[in-house]
This record gives sequence, C-alpha cells and structure tokens, in this order.
Amino acid sequence: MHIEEQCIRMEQVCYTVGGRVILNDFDMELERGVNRTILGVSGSGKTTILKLILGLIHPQSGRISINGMEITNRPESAYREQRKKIAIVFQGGALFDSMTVGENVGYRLFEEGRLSQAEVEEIVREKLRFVGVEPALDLYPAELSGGMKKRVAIARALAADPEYIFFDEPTTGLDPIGVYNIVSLMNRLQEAGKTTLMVTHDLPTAFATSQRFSLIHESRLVFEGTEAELRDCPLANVQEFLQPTDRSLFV
Ligand SMILES: Nc1ncnc2c1ncn2[C@@H]1O[C@H](COP(=O)(O)OP(=O)(O)OP(=O)(O)O)[C@@H](O)[C@H]1O
Repeated sequence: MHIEEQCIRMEQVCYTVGGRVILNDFDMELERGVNRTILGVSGSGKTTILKLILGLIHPQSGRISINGMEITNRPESAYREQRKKIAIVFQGGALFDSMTVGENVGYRLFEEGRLSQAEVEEIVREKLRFVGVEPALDLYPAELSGGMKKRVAIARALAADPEYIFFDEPTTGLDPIGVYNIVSLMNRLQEAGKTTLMVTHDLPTAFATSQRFSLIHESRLVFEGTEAELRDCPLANVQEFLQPTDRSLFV
C-alpha cells in the first residue's frame, strides 16, 4: 500500500559511473501541473537524471519515487503502472527508420495488444493531428525534416496518454521556426494537463515553457526556483551560466 502522491521525487540521489561522480546528493520534485527545466552545461548530468527516473540506470544511494511509489532498486515489473505514466522524447527523436510515421506512433499500442487496429489508427491520427504532421502518416523518418521528426517523436510519446512527458534537448539543431513550433506544442501539452520535465541548456526555450528550474553545476544542485529567483540568484556559478563571460573561448 502506498500513498498516491502527484509528483516525481528524487531525494539525495548519488550516481557514479567509472569512478566519476555524476550526481551528488541531488534533490528534485516534479509536481503535477508544474513544468520544470533542468539546466546545466553539456555533460553536467541532465540526461542522467531522466535515465535514473526511467529506471534505465540505478543510483548508488538516495531515493526516487513516482506518484508516491518508491522505485529505487526495484525491478521495473514492481512499478510498471507508475512507469507507464511517463513518456520521453529523446534528443534525436529515436524513431525506427524501417517503420512509417504511423507505425512509429502506434508501435507501443500495437505491442500492448489491448486495442484493435482501427482504435490504434484513430489514436495515431489524433496524435499526429495534435502535433501538426498528420499528412506525414505514411512517410518514413528519412523523408522528414528535423523539426517534423521531433514532432513525430512527441506524437509517439503522447500515444500512451502519459501524465509526465520528459524532453531531452527538444530544440537542439532546430531553426527558429522549428524552436517556436516545439515551444508552442509544449505549451499546448501543458494546457492539456500534461506535466513536462525538460533538460536543456537553451534558456529561451526553458523560460518559455517552464515555471520552475533546477541548475546542476559540478554534479550538485546549485539552484532551484522560479525564473525571477534564478535571475536574482547571487551565486557566481548561476550568473556564469546565465551570462557566460569567458570571452577568451572565442579568441
Ligand atoms: N555509461 C557511462 N560511462 C561513462 N561516463 C558516462 C556514462 N554515462 C554518462 N557518462 C558521463 O556522465 C556525464 C553526464 O552525462 P549526461 O548525458 O547526463 O550529461 P548532459 O548534461 O545530459 O549532457 P548534454 O547536454 O551534452 O547532453 C558525462 O560527462 C558523460 O560522459
């Protein structure tokens, strides 16, 4: 028996790989309805956080829970129902090249076998319509632009009707219109009641989509709060992240 909380929580999580500390005493709460971005420079451990919550890797110490159910050091079978509440949009989209857009989006539903083919096809069309790429239904990933691939990846994440959607660097490699499309889509998802957790170093996208921010620096959480609190934070490593000053890099 567990109490059904409405959040994903990480408490004092430590994760080490190959003798290197990636996360040290990391805390985070993703409350339903409050969208969060995890900020940090490249290699600071942002994707690692998503993988830990998804149970793809396991922490050496600390606790992780999904809606009140602790998942730390338990087999996925023990928390399958909680795990299903989360979907992830991977950095490169991670679409299956040999499948059409429609097959990619419906893949998980077909695998589960709970719904008829007609029902799956209806959901696939609805999700593709939501992200604005329904005409691409029968195309293959190789025939899509980078922005379309990301939108198909979002449609695929939505197919299983998750509560939480994780975004790993969703705007990397997109032109300004592509970035705008992804930001508006994330905002529409939030209006539709989804809770998003994004990892990125793209500040404009973070500020346009999230209410709360966590910043990692040298494997530790150095800031947690709102945009205004982040901008006002006097810590040097926070200000350095917001406005990098080391111009020698460009000389
Ligand atoms: N299996 C592994 N073996 C060794 N090092 C690893 C492994 N997985 C991750 N790392 C290291 O952990 C660090 C954090 O990786 P992570 O992908 O979480 O960073 P990130 O902040 O998401 O980076 P980026 O913004 O570049 O995607 C990196 O330095 C990476 O090289």
